[in-house]
Amino acid sequence: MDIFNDILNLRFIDYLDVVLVAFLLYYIYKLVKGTVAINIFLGIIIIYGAWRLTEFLDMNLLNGLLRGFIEVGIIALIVVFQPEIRKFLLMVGSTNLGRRVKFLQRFKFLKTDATNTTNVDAIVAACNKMSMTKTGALIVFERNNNLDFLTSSGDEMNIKVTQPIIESIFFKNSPLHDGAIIVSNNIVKATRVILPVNNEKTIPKRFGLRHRAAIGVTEKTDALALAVSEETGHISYFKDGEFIAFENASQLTAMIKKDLM
Ligand SMILES: Nc1ncnc2c1ncn2[C@@H]1O[C@H](COP(=O)(O)OP(=O)(O)OP(=O)(O)O)[C@@H](O)[C@H]1O
Repeated sequence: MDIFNDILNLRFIDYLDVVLVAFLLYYIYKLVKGTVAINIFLGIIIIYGAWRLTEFLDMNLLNGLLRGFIEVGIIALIVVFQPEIRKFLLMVGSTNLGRRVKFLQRFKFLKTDATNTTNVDAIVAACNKMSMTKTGALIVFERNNNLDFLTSSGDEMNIKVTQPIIESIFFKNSPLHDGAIIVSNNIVKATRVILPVNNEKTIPKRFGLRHRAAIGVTEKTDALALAVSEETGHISYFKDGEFIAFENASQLTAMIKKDLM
């Protein structure tokens, strides 16, 4: 009965607390998924377990050693997880909250833009054409996470998306064809961008760096990616670090439009 009473007595702020912790854990899981960090995390749990066990068994010397290790643990954690902490802070800091919070659109001075105006039809048509000519391509669609931290690795641009523009960027002799392009609200923001690559061994060997980069950027951020294989001409669509299956171009177009909303 006490438990029921406790549940009934929960305040709004307690629910908010639980939701925020769930979000935090989800973001941490997204960051460490498929990285060595998960093994380090397990190592920490094992050391903690060993410390409690030596305490229980009164093994003073070993217990003292492990306690010393755990006491400086927080500093060790910051050092060991430095890249993950950096990415986490980057992710939190680069989320375009304005685009999510639709009511903010009413305040015109905030210049929020909830409707994504990207010409998906033109991009998919360009991919189909490149697929036929086996022209390699990698297109990243920016959503809520700001990708400016990636654009600096390439050339910043400000070109309106059209089918001929996309095709000419990836044309084999074009100086811009290497790397990825980043598209945001129908504008090519950057070309020749180097994306974070996923190193997981579970990805089939036939997929090289282009596809691993598409997986990498879509698992580290909420971006979407389209890749055209130079080897097979096959078009792949990526979301949340996964390949998304589709049957034809019109289904792919509809899916991207829905995901960009
Ligand atoms: N980290 C990266 N970020 C952006 N683009 C990349 C990255 N790594 C590779 N690429 C692009 O992918 C191209 C092809 O790389 P690779 O052949 O390894 O990929 P792949 O997945 O086998 O694709 P394909 O089927 O087209 O050969 C590179 O020339 C480069 O343009």
